[in-house]
Amino acid sequence: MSRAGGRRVRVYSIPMRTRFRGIIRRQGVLIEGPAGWGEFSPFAEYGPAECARWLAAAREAAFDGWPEPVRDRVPVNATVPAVGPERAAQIVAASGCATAKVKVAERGQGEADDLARVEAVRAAIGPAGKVRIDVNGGWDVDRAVRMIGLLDRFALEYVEQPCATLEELAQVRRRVEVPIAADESIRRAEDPLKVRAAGAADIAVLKVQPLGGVRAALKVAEATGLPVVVSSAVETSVGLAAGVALAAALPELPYACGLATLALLEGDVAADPLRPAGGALPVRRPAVDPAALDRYEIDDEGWRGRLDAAAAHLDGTTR
Ligand SMILES: O=C(O)CCC(=O)c1ccccc1C(=O)O
Ligand SMILES: [Mg+2]
Repeated sequence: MSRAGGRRVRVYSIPMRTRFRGIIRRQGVLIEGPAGWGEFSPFAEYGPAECARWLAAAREAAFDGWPEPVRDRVPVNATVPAVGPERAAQIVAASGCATAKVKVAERGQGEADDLARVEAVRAAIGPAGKVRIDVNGGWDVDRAVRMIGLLDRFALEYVEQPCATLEELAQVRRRVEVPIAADESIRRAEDPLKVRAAGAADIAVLKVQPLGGVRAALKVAEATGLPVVVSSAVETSVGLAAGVALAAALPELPYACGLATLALLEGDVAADPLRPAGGALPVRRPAVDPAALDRYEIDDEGWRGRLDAAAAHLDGTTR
């Protein structure tokens, strides 16, 4: 058993409704502590050093709890995977959200797919809605400038991570009017200063687990000196609650957050899941439902091993 102890460490595996980031089942570990449940769900390609931060976030949730909220609801965006235009429109309509984030530049697809998807999302959300795109670093500078020019026909709110490097982001930012958001470029405590120095972004996308918890993410938010969009790592209600806690504690929250991702999963571990109503999430921490957890629990030594490796790294580096 892992050092977090016995049945209080539970491994879950929930099918995705639509493939996202190449993933068809979302898996992770839920840890119960005196403050509540925490989620440890690093993606498969991450090693122990990176996973240590995801574990720090889970421990904060389970053992420390979170800072006081300054608001009681968090506006959220619908997340639209790289699906066809009809499905994209359905996802937006079903979400009830006034903002949508559309994935573009999916491997194996072409520019026409992106144009058709963004067009369908703009039509579904209406002229008063907001449409942002997420490129996940998939374009070079020239392609980014050209594609942003084409897609801005549908009035883009901002473009998330159009290119992979800070230098490329800065170049794109100088050549287009649409604001640029940095996501993958902000994963460690030292990254905000680099983003600032490079002039690479107008907006910072922050995720609680990769940054090591709500308090760590609040410090990163302050260091970026940029408006923040809190986003999920596609988590159960347990992980989403930490994102909600971060969004609720930020002094300013000018943009809708990417925390409506439960719609991407076939189910959840909470009795009353964190799904948006009226385009926003309530600031609360759903209770884990034992029956729901039983339904998705798997016995997986691999996950227990990852948890132990992350714990060894975290305890070895912070002591
Ligand atoms: O921001 C959102 O709307 C949802 C979260 C999201 O897109 C995401 C979720 C998991 C991993 C990466 C990303 C991403 O922003 O690229
Ligand atoms: Mg992103």
